[in-house]
Amino acid sequence: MMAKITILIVEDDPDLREALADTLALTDFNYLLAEDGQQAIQLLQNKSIDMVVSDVNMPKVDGYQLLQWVRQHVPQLPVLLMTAYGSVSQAVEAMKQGAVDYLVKPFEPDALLAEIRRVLQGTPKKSCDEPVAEEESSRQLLLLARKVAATDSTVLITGESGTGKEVLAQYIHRHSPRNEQPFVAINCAAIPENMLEATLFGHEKGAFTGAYSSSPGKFELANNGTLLLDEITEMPLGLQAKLLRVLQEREVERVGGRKTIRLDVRIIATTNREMLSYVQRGEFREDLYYRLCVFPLMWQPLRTRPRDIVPLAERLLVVHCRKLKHPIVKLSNEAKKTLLQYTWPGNVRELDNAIQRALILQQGNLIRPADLCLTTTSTVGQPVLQTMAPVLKERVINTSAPTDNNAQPMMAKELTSNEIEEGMLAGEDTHGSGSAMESSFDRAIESGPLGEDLKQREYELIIDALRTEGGRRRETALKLGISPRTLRYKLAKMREQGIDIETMIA
Ligand SMILES: Nc1ncnc2c1ncn2[C@@H]1O[C@H](COP(=O)(O)OP(=O)(O)OP(=O)(O)O)[C@@H](O)[C@H]1O
Repeated sequence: MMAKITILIVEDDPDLREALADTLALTDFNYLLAEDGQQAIQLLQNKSIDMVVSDVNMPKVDGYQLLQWVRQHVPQLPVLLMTAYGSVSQAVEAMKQGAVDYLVKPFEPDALLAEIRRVLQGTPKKSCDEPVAEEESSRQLLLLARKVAATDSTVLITGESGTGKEVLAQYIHRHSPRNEQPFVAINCAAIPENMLEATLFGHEKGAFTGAYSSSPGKFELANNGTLLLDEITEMPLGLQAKLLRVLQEREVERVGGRKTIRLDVRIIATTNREMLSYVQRGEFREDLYYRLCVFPLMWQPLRTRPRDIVPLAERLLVVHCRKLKHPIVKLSNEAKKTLLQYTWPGNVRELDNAIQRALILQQGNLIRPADLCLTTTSTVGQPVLQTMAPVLKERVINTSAPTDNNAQPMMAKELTSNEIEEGMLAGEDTHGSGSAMESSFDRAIESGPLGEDLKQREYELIIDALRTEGGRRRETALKLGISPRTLRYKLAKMREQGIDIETMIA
């Protein structure tokens, strides 16, 4: 089976490219080589490729632009980035944009192969896998999860954004009899609507514009294992009906295909919403809700489980130090106190972000309160912007922040999002031939202080509009002049950055 798997290596350094090819030549994997992102895109349009391993800094089209292209055209294709030590914070950002992981150069050939196998098998990382659970409520939750893990029951995990729902889903899979089989996750909010069906159920070659080759869906990939449907309430109603049918009949048909594929998949769904109110408003099918909510589990918000906070911070420190090949860094007693005093609206994900920032800012392998940047919380994401200024200098482009903070800058960015979601995602390159230059300009803007500022402004406008509209998504989208889908997509991105939207609205 492995013999059919093709890895695309994208690396501009000829020596390293050759070394990577030599590494793969000794395995059962097929491989293709590209010198830069542009060549990679050509290959992706013409060949059947199962995974991309790409350098970040390359001429013409760089690793981030390639990642963006893959996310738009073949969202289910895993992309592993290879990055130098200095650009690790950007690689973390890339992971939020959909890279499956990153490897810090230099790395051993075995580390690359282990990572490729892990990604292709869809298995979570082995180290530091067990969830931290010191608080009594967390222990009870893990106990229940272990019990349900032994069965094939469908599980619905609820809890505020960033509380650890995916971590719990992986825990259930690991402790289930299916643990040798794949664990496959799909975030229903982060996949554009026109790609969601094909991503879930697979498609045949030519089923739609841009379907360059046939591809299995997440259901197929998860066969005999576990499928995590993340943020299930973000699934459009039309697709909910199809999902219900698949769950009832336990079989799937690829888009544009005729063959029926039998399935044996354990389903875990997650949401940070009040699902019943979605059902009452007619936005989520009642029959699907009851099919998913067979065994409900709920994470408490981090602020109500103080005993978890410091152990979580310590775990996250170990994880990130290992990843960055950084000597172990400790928390000072004052930093621990600061962590315990904070209310964590973005839950564990926000704690994770704070620890990553602190690791960059700390000196002497000791984290002090100021390194955590947790002082101001009045504006969405504000603490990061204010205190990260020295760090952001690294990737500054020389431009000043906009003086006019009304809707204008947001509209400019919105156009890009709409192009991405509704044009390019349908398989049309709306940028035309000048796209590389335009998008590298966009990237420069977005990664500079102006881009950060615009992003913050956009977040504020979204939160304000949600507040005015009492949290109603459709009305908010109308008010902002964007499609409900674009709004959902932006909210998913905000949640990924640790913003607790519900708390902000309240
Ligand atoms: N109990 C835990 N032990 C260790 N790490 C955790 C735990 N809970 C959460 N994390 C870490 O916190 C981050 C967020 O967790 P996760 O993605 O599971 O949250 P989530 O509830 O699924 O978020 P969202 O609602 O935004 O999808 C991850 O980096 C995860 O590794």
